Amino acid sequence: MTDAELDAALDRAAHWLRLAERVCVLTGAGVSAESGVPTFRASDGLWEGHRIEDVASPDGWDRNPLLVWQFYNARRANVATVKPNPGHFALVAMEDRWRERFALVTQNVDGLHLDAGSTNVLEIHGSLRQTRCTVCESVANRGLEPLGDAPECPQCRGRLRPHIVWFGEGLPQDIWSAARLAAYQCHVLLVVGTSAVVHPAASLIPLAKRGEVTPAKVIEVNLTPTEASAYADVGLYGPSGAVLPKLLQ
Ligand SMILES: CC(C)NC(=O)[C@H](Cc1c[nH]c2ccccc12)NC(=O)[C@H](CCCC/N=C(/NCCC(=O)O)S[C@H]1O[C@H](COP(=O)(O)OP(=O)(O)OC[C@H]2O[C@@H](n3cnc4c(N)ncnc43)[C@H](O)[C@@H]2O)[C@@H](O)[C@H]1O)NC(=O)OCc1ccccc1
Ligand SMILES: [Zn+2]
Repeated sequence: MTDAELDAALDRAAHWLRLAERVCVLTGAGVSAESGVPTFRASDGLWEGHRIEDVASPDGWDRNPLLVWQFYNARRANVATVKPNPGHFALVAMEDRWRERFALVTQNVDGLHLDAGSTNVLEIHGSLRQTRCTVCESVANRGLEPLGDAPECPQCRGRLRPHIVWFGEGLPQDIWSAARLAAYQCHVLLVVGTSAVVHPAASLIPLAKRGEVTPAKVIEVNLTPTEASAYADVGLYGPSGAVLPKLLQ
């Protein structure tokens, strides 16, 4: 996208944002790429030669829980070395402007939106910083300190698993319902750094187009067009760390 094209697209996007009473944002791995968190596509969906669907799934857990913890401990160690980037901070500034009429729905489990200062964050796929006991179901915040490959529950000594939504598992109902409501009620939906392939997260985009009041304006921010582009009223193609701050000017 040429600078002139990007400027024209930014003007249209900023115009719709100025008119918007309610704003919803859907983010994916791309918003954290400039912080140094590898995206799924960048690794061709592979981790150490394992298809991510294989390690991030109940079957993968039943087959080899140690391998699954090695996968998540590697990602926890990576996230412990990174910081939010200007894309994350631009979304904090947007929340300051729209306050309770703003919702940030993220597929990311890295917790960088919260680190940046966003508050109304809906982590629909869980968080790398939380564990859940497979026996007493207790959920605990563990930060990013190393956990070892077979952490045990401090309450019941049961085996702990990452409190993350794996492929084939349902999303947390309360958080997912809040995300659907935010998409359905928004006037502008910003879709940032996602390939929009994974469901039901991607279904929020057509849902916003069937909006409560009026079909929402969908603004896509990505390096390239994606599955979401068919629903986008405008595409801002460039690194989200550079594009998002421009949206607020
Ligand atoms: C692969 C896909 C086709 N499969 C699915 O969607 C499956 C199956 C399925 C269900 N319904 C369907 C309908 C159609 C087709 C398939 C399905 N969905 C499920 O299994 C879901 C669960 C899905 C959630 C799985 N967990 C994740 N994450 C946590 C784990 C973990 O992280 O380890 S999904 C995970 O992958 C997805 C990766 O996508 P992105 O984040 O978009 O990342 P990606 O790398 O793909 O793209 C990055 C983008 O950024 C861009 N980019 C890069 N750099 C930048 C930059 N600098 N700036 C801007 N953009 C940038 C790139 O261009 C690119 O476009 C995210 O959602 C991420 O959270 N569960 C379920 O259906 O359960 C049933 C059920 C229902 C009720 C009750 C019981 C059971
Ligand atoms: Zn327990």
